[in-house]
Amino acid sequence: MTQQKQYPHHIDLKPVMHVEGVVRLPGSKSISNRTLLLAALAEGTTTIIDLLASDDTLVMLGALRSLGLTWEQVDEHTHIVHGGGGTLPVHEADLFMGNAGTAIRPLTAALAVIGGDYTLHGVTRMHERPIGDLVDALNAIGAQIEYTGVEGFPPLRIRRGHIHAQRLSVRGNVSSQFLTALLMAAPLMAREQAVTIDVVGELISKPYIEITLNLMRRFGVTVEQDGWQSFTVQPGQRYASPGTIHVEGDASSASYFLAAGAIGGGPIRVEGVGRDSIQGDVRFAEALEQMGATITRGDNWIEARSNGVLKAIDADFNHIPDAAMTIAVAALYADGTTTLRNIASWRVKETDRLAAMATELRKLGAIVVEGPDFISVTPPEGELRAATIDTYDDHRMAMCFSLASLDGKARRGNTMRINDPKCVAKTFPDYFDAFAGIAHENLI
Ligand SMILES: O=C(O)C1=C[C@@H](OP(=O)(O)O)[C@@H](O)[C@H](O)C1
Ligand SMILES: C=C(OP(=O)(O)O)C(=O)O
Repeated sequence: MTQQKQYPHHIDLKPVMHVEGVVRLPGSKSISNRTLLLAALAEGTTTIIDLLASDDTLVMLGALRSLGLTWEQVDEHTHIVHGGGGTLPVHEADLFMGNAGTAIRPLTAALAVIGGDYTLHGVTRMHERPIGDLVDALNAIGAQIEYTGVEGFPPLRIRRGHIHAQRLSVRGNVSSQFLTALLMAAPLMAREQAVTIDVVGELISKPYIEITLNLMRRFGVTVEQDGWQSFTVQPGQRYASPGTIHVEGDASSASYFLAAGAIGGGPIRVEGVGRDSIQGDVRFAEALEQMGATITRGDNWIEARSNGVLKAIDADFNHIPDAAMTIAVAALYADGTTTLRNIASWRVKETDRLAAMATELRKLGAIVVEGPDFISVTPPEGELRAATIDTYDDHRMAMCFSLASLDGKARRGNTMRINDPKCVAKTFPDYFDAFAGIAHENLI
């Protein structure tokens, strides 16, 4: 969808003998789309520096424009959003959401609360990704949201409801984005009375809620938190522009380069995230440390280098589900069986990532056990097999499997093919250029 770039049908990656270099990361998807929506809902004008330019942010920008909210890109690094102060100039719109969970879920809540006549739809896979828990939570407080296709999934039709919210509840075990969506919409409901959101069941992907609360605070709204069980917004708080806001580099995108450094020598430094990051995915570096890599951190950078063969680990990855995919591929270079646990949400993301990961890792010769919420990866003895990797229209499949071209497993002569590399445009359109920039000493 991103127009600027031409992609081939596949990319052939030759074995890479050594990786080294510095990568300037693209902006965080999670921060970009939250910031765009908060800026649009706020009073005043917000200048956003280093917004991510990718399919997921394009759909959010496009939706805001269709809703009559104005924004301009003034130079390569700067967007300006003119806030609507909690109102929407356009009351009827058809919104294409691509496959961006960070767009459709928060917009559904905001539009249902503000009211109007809107349809939200996306690519085929978006229509297979659940949204029922969010719709149930909103309809229970007077929203009017209907499914126009299969119950529980987009497309959605939103009509003007009559919101009466003091206390609402939402399930937390399928996606944290439902709670994020309700939190961001809560100040629009809490005009006269406090609004409390209760989480039913275990909340997954908790660090993403911290990103949400942090950004709401920067836009002037504080949320009272009772553990991970309930969240209260006191009445009368309104979003106000912070003036200028800077988007950090994407910590999930950082994972591919840090893993490359840990596998293939390094040092590799990523710039744009570091000790000061608000993204949970910076904790990916801790997983690499457990695997034996050397990590150094600055306020705004992280560096990884190898200490020899990686150690296999067995760990819970519920807090970093996206970056965890990178560990599943790094596991090919470990000294035994690596197990990633508590990652059931992989099944409802861009593809069924547990099934896709198992299928593609097996092509490389790994022994893989796939369970309902875990995956175990045992690398083959000796070389990885030459393989053509399918990517399932999942940016992270394409990006993390590029690591299987690293030559830690002495795959001399084997070229690895990655099909349909254009799927990286969801969050990182220039990924393969950035990867080529750190990959050295190709043998063939
Ligand atoms: O809120 C967010 O920005 C995100 C939350 C996570 O989703 P889940 O909460 O569905 O795990 C993550 O996988 C996604 O890429 C981005
Ligand atoms: C799950 C992801 O995306 P989304 O924001 O669409 O949920 C992802 O980027 O890995």
